Amino acid sequence: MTAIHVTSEIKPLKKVLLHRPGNELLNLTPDTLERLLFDDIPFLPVAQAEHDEFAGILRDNGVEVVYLEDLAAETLDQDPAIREKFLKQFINEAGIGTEKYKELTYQFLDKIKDNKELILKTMEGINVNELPLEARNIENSLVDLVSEESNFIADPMPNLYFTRDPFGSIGDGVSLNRMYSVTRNRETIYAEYIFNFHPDFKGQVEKYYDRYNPFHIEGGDILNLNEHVLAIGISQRTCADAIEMIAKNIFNHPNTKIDTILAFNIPVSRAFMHLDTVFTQIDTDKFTIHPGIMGPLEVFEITKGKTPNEVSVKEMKDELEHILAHYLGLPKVELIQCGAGDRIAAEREQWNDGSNTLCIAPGVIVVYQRNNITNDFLRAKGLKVLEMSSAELSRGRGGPRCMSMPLIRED
Ligand SMILES: NC(=[NH2+])NCCC[C@H](N)C(=O)O
Repeated sequence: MTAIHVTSEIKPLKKVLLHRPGNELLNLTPDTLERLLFDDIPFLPVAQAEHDEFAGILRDNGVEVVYLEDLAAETLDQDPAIREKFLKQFINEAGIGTEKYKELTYQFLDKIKDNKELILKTMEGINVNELPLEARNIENSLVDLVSEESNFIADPMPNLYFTRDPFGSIGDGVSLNRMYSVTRNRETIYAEYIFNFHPDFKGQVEKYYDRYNPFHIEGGDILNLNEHVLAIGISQRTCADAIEMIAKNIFNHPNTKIDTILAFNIPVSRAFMHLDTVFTQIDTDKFTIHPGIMGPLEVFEITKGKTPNEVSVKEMKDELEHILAHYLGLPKVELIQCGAGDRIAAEREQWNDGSNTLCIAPGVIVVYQRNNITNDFLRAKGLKVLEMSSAELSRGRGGPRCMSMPLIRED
């Protein structure tokens, strides 16, 4: 069985990776929102109900849903040595300063015998108060005496429900990403362990990029246009150096069919953090687009260079429609504007991920219900629009595409 197979954004989705938001959202506070990349605090029970509705829509449409937390727990179940290695690495990457606290955190986590519970705890974050007070011996430590009791020893990872970003499926492989922010860099550890040690993935997934590389790239910027062409956003989250590096890795790889990468240079802003916040494919010849990027957008074509260490780059001067039609081999494509051409509706709905659709078959998309202007417009254009509730999940600034990582799509 194939572990990963994704050569498009629209072909029937067969298997997808989600993460059900958990207690990590309860550990968001006004002081940490900015650092943890949230704009408000979601109400957890409603966020979970909305997420279950999302998973339900996918299952009702024939998609197998697997959860990050389950795969990660099954990975640790393989061997106590893997569990130990994971715990040590988690602690090292959590930014815990002193040896004493590393040791106490290890003992605290190692007491959790059930691996699913352990994984969820690593995601949730660890408050200093959870460690036994006697062992902390606070009178003898300057660090303790000046620390606040509300301090996190290990921060929560509230962005985990955006499974689109820590890695990106490309063909039969992945880009295991180095993330832009400190908080999100910790998330990729789960994927690393799953790809290295989970029996369904181990030895079966090509790695085109690694989390230890120096340049940042995130899955929300990676779009599979077809088996030969990949689009990657140059954005707040993905830098040009990373795109050059992954391009060389892909072009020099013996088993990939990708020969062209289109780099889409989009303005750097919080609202447009990834390419998929302003642009997604929804049908063979249709895309959603936020009108706000249509002026500033630049597109570059990257192909194999003269030597394995080089790539060849050229700027595409044509209209976006023509560029896309050319690479997809179609007479024309349609760009459908978020907000149905109304500038205020476009900005409001883009902010709540109106252009961030998950396409589960050509012309069939999952969207946030709250973006009613865009959704009605998409219906009028002939798309089958499956709406999901979105009052709480949208506070994390990501929509149905960000909340899902396709593992298998039909060819
Ligand atoms: N692919 C996406 N657009 N993901 C959205 C991620 C949102 C998340 N709060 C972040 O800032 O990282």
